[in-house]
Amino acid sequence: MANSAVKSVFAPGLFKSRVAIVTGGGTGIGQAISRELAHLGCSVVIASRKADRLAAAAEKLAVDCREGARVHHTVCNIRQEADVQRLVSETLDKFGRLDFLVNNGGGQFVCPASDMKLKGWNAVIETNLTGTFLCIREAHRQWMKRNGGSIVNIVMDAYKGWPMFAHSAAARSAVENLSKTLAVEWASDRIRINCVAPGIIYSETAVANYGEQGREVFLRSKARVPARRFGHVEEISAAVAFLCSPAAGYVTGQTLYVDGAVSLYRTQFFDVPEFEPAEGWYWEESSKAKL
Ligand SMILES: CCC/C=C/C(=O)SCCNC(=O)CCNC(=O)[C@H](O)C(C)(C)COP(=O)([O-])OP(=O)([O-])OC[C@H]1O[C@@H](n2cnc3c(N)ncnc32)[C@H](O)[C@@H]1OP(=O)([O-])[O-]
Ligand SMILES: NC(=O)C1=CN([C@@H]2O[C@H](COP(=O)(O)OP(=O)(O)OC[C@H]3O[C@@H](n4cnc5c(N)ncnc54)[C@H](OP(=O)(O)O)[C@@H]3O)[C@@H](O)[C@H]2O)C=CC1
Repeated sequence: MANSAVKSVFAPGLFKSRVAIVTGGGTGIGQAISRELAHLGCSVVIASRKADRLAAAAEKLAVDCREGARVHHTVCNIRQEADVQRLVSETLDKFGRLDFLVNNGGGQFVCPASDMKLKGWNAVIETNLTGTFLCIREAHRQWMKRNGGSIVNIVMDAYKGWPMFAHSAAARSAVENLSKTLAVEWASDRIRINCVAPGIIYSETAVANYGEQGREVFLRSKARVPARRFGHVEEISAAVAFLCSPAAGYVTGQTLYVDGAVSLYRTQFFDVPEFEPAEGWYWEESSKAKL
């Protein structure tokens, strides 16, 4: 057996005979999640838009498979309903079941809200919110409604908003809310649904997505992380493995922040610019601050 670099804190064979779909499983965080699941015995279907990246990742993943796990890759744009329907049916044809759905595929671009074109807004909402919904709905319709399962949505630290990421922050908060709704609506189907909110997680593809701005965006963000470092993709994958595992059997409708406390501090790389503040409301001159 070829050597795999994957190390997991979870028991070998934990997910033996299980099957997962990981969207965006060919790169960054999604690749780490797929590798750890495969290492724990889970067959994994990785799906995204770019065939070449998927094929390269599938080759790598094959080395990580343990306990009879297998890997399949398929092109799927989660914004396309027909693609998503096929992704789930292809998974069931290939592996006969679907235990875990990890909605990791997504992203955004940096842009002031008032400069955003409708096309750009729609691209981000359709990717992160509608695409996630389509995957969840299809997994439920085709398998989980009758058989249960665990769904994990990768979101972002959005509860304080995120200037310059208005589209994505709105979409991710909506996904968190959707997860709360479905945790209750589908509890009787024995489905658990949770979110993981990564902080600032380094990967080459994540940085490259922002082009020339990428380095600066990541470095400025890192400077605001109380833990004073980037997160590792493996730290997100471990959280996903926990949420899929029986140890999280009573956890549903929750968001797990894996972020070195950045969400409690100053998540954004944005600084409020200098400006002349408003006068404010007071009727006693003495109320006006003298400091
Ligand atoms: C910072 C630390 C935290 C990290 C968080 C992470 O998530 S890291 C992970 C990061 N990884 C990822 O984010 C990976 C996935 N991300 C993506 O694939 C893209 O960011 C996407 C979500 C926009 C989808 O793209 P797509 O292929 O569907 O579409 P498209 O390219 O054809 O654009 C459609 C429209 O969007 C608009 N627009 C686009 N770019 C800009 C811009 N720079 N400026 C302004 N606007 C922009 C524009 O209107 C464009 O249409 P137009 O006007 O040109 O005709
Ligand atoms: N890195 C970080 O600091 C943070 C990341 N996140 C989120 O975590 C997730 C993974 O990001 P990360 O690994 O860092 O970055 P990547 O850019 O490496 O991953 C994004 C993945 O999403 C896939 N994807 C994008 N759009 C679609 C689509 N329409 N259909 C199917 N797949 C799609 C991409 O594949 P392809 O291009 O082949 O379609 C790619 O594999 C994303 O949702 C990201 O926004 C959240 C907070 C922080």
